[in-house]
Amino acid sequence: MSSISVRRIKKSFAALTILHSVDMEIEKGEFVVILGPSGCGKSTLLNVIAGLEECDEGQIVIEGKDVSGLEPSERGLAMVFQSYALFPAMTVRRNLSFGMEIAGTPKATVAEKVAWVAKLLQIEALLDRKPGQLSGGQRQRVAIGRALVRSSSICLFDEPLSNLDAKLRAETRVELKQLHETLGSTMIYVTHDQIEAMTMADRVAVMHKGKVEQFAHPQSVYEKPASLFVAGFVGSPAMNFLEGNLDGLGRFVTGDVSIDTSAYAFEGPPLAREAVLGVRCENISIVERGTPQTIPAMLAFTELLGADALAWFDCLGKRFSVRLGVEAARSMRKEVGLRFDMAKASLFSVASERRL
Ligand SMILES: Nc1ncnc2c1ncn2[C@@H]1O[C@H](COP(=O)(O)OP(=O)(O)OP(=O)(O)O)[C@@H](O)[C@H]1O
Repeated sequence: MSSISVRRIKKSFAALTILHSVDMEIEKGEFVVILGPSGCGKSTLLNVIAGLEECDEGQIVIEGKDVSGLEPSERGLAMVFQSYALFPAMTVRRNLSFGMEIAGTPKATVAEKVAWVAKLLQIEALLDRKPGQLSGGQRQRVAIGRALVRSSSICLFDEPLSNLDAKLRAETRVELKQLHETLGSTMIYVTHDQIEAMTMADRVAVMHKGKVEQFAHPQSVYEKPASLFVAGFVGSPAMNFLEGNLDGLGRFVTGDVSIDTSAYAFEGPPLAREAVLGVRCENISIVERGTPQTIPAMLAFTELLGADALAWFDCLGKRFSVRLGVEAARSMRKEVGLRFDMAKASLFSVASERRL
C-alpha cells in the first residue's frame, strides 16, 4: 500500500490552472523531492496534500484513507516551511512542546519527546533560548524538531533550507538525509534546487507548468530524462542540444553531419522524424577535426573548475560544453571535432518533446 496517493489532482486559481491532473504514488518510507522552476505548482501541490489548499478535482489518499475532505490537523502530517514559523516569544523548549501541550499530551511524554528530538538534532544546549537568539541553521533545526515531535510518519517540507547560506545548506541537507534514514518516515520535500533533489531523493518528481514530467530515481532523471524540459532543467551545465532529423535508417542527420544511432536504446521504433539530440558535457570526446561522425567545433573559452575543467565550443551555431581534465583544457586546440557517446545520449521528438 502506498503511503500517499495523489490522484488526478486539479487546481486553479481564478482562470489560471496551476495543477493539471497530477498523479503520484509515494511509497512508505520514501524520500520524494518535488523539483521544478519557480511557479510550476510545487508548493500548491504540497499544500493540497497537506490540506492547506482545497483541490478542484481529484483525491488525496494517505495510508489507505481518503483524506480529501479532512482538515490539515486531521491528516496526521507534519510540515516544515521555508519561513520556520517559530513563536518568537517562546523558548525553543516551549516551541517544541507547545503543539503537544495543546493536544493534551501527558507532561511526561512531552518532556520525553522534547529530550529525544533535542538530542537527535543536537539542539540540547539551545532549549532555553528564544528564536531571536539562534542562527538561521539553528532555527531551521528547531522548526524540523517541532515537526518531528508530532510523531507523524509523514513529513512535508517546503523549501526548508532556502534561507540558509550555501555552507549551512549543504550541512543541513546531509543531516536531513541522515534523519530520514534514522526515522524511516515518508518525506515529501519541495525545492527548486537540483542539488538538493539529486542528493536527497529516493525519487524526484520533476514538475513543469503544473504537470509531473518525470517521477524517477535521480540518476535516471539525469541519465535518461523523459522530456526536453527535464533534460534542460536537470544538470549543470545544462545538456547540450542539437536539432536535426532521424532518417529512419538509423542515423541522426544535422547539416552535413550524420551520426550513427545504433548504440542508442530507443524506447520505441526509430521512425524518421524531426528530433533533438542531447548530450551531457561528460559524454563528449575531442577528436581530430574531420573525423567521420563528429561535429566540427571551434574553441570559445575554457573554465578551470579546480578538480576538472569545462571547454566551451562553438559548433553548428550553438555553444557546447565539454568536461575535461585541467591539463587537457590548458592545451586545448582551437579547431577540433566533437564525438558524442550515443549510448549515453538522449533523443527527443520535436513534435512531442518526449524522449525517443
Ligand atoms: N493563493 C493563490 N492565489 C492565486 N494564485 C496563486 C496562489 N497561490 C499560488 N498562486 C500561483 O500559482 C502558481 C504556482 O505557485 P506555487 O507557489 O505552487 O509555485 P512553486 O512551484 O512552489 O513556486 P516557488 O518555487 O516560486 O515557490 C504561481 O503562478 C502563483 O502565483
